[in-house]
Amino acid sequence: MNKVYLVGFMGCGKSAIGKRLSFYTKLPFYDMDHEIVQKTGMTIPQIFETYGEERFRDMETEFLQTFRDEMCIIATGGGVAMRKENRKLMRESGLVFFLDAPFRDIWRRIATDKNRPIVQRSTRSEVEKLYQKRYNAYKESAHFVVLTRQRSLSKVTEYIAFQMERLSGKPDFQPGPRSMPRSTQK
Ligand SMILES: Nc1ncnc2c1ncn2[C@@H]1O[C@H](COP(=O)(O)OP(=O)(O)O)[C@@H](O)[C@H]1O
Ligand SMILES: O=C(O)C1=C[C@@H](OP(=O)(O)O)[C@@H](O)[C@H](O)C1
Ligand SMILES: [Mg+2]
Repeated sequence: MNKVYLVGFMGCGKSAIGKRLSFYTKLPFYDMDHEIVQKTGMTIPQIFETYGEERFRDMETEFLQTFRDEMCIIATGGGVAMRKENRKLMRESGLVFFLDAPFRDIWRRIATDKNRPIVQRSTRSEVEKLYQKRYNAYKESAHFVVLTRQRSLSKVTEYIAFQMERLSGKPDFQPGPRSMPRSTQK
């Protein structure tokens, strides 16, 4: 195990918490969206517009398949945990934390964001349906479900750092779901 992945719906805090967690743990931080933007030289809306969503999804999978073997924190994009292949890649190469936020909080944070093409092209109720449709996949991908409701960015960050520290202290800790202590395994 050397990576920590943050998964969850748009606006649950993956990017913001990943950055803070990196500061807290001194591990490097990568935001998948940012990496894809750098590589293509295009914004996320431009990628969706030019190549279509499916090609963007392939780029996400490519990232997971090819990203260097380094101890680090990775904020995924909100769609990453939807592919079974991606869930497997993440679980086999690290610890996966699902940031579980209520839709009401999420919508407040993302409703006016111009950089999320799915939000741009959908109504509130369509985005809520997508949230419900995706929910189980996030859970399935995760070793830990982190309830973020009424918790500040610092609180959530500290909780994840605590779990990382606790697990790295275990002499027999190895990657993958089976190695998780029973009490915390999902
Ligand atoms: N627990 C939280 N408390 C307060 N603000 C939050 C919390 N989680 C996320 N936010 C805020 O919501 C916005 C969207 O978060 P972001 O990290 O971009 O989400 P994601 O990367 O999961 O789409 C940011 O402004 C972030 O600071
Ligand atoms: O949920 C999604 O399908 C997406 C989430 C976005 O990332 P965030 O979850 O960081 O907003 C970004 O990858 C893209 O707009 C698609
Ligand atoms: Mg993000």
